[in-house]
Order: sequence, then structure tokens, then C-alpha cells
Amino acid sequence: MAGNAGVGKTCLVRRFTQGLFPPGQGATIGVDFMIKSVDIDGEKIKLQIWDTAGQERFRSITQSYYRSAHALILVFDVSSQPSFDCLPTWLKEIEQYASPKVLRVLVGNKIDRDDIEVPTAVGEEFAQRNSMYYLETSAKESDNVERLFMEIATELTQDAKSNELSKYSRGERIMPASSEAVSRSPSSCCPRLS
Ligand SMILES: Nc1nc2c(ncn2[C@@H]2O[C@H](COP(=O)(O)OP(=O)(O)OP(=O)(O)O)[C@@H](O)[C@H]2O)c(=O)[nH]1
Repeated sequence: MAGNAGVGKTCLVRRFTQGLFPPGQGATIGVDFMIKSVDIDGEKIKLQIWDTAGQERFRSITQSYYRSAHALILVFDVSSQPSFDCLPTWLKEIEQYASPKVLRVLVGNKIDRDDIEVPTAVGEEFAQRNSMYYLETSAKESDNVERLFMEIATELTQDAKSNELSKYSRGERIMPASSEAVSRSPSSCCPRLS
């Protein structure tokens, strides 16, 4: 989870993992993480969600967590134009520190508010231009929060499976490095199972 301070990253994570909207949520210090197991097509998938602090002073700590992320959820607040205007800076960070294969999702949070400054079409257009998925949420009203994390979990699970399949079809997994070394040795050319 990345994005400006106060856009609702922690509230989204807490809504999903604990089913609550925390009152008087303090700013995240550095990085926090939460785990939730979900069921995807009958398989138990453990999601590890890293909630990074939006405040500038923690940037050097939070950047170091991007590299190992499988998905990046970039959040802005639909009632805060400045949080939307900062998105290009966040994207630069993501491009610099995250894996180029990372799944990137843009989230416009706080759609329950009456004072919306960033219309849906503007968020969608930005996401499309930057090859991201777009979803609007409300951590407060629990709108689209489950959907956000479940769709990411589903997509990552499918990706992981198709990566495994393509490794098999390329032969990478048929003979791992260690067994290849063993098979070159004449004494072990006919390994036995028993
Ligand atoms: N109306 C409304 N308020 C929200 C929503 N999500 C979060 N908030 C409020 O926004 C404020 C900031 O929420 P946080 O979850 O702490 O924001 P954050 O992005 O984690 O902030 P940092 O930890 O500083 O990066 C809190 O006062 C929340 O109550 C939402 O969906 N709707």
C-alpha cells in the first residue's frame, strides 16, 4: 500500500483484515503489516499486506519494501485533489524501486464523502494511461474493499500458476540445477527411486 499520508491506506487494510473502521486512526510510523488468509478457488492463500507510511520523512524506509512486492496498491483520496496530483511522483518511486512485473492498482478511496474533487472519469483515465487497474473504495462504508484485495489475490494466484506452467513447458523445472549436476556423474546416471 502506498500513497499520500491520510488517504486511508491503514483503514483499507484494517477494514479488509479485521472488518472494522478504526476510530481516530493515527499516522503509520514507517511500515506495518497484516496477514489474512483467503480462499481462492478452493485454495488457501496467505496475503501479507504491507502498509507503508505516507509521510515524506519515512520515504527511505518505505522504498525498501517495494522491491519484494507482488502487487502495489497506490491510493489517493477522491476528496483531495493534492493527493491525486502527487500520483506521478508515487509512480516514479514505484518504477524506480519495484519490480517491473509488479501488479499495479490505483485506488480512489473515500467515495462516501460529499466533497469529491476527483471524478471517477479522471481517476480511470489516469489509471488507463499508466497501465493500472482502477477501483474506487470506501474503507468507512466498506465499499469495494473486499473486492479490491480478492481480485488482486485471484490475479496473483493465476499469475503464479501460469508462471509455474511456463517453467515446466520450458523444461526449467524438469531438471533442477542440483539434480542436473548429479545426473552428469556416471555413478548416478540411473537414479533409483527406492
Ligand atoms: N470518509 C472517509 N474517511 C476515511 C476513509 N478511509 C480513511 N478515512 C479517514 O482518513 C484518515 C486517515 O486514514 P489512514 O488510514 O490513517 O490514512 P493513511 O493513508 O494510512 O495515512 P498514513 O498512515 O499517514 O500514511 C482517518 O481520519 C480516517 O478515519 C474513508 O473511506 N472515508
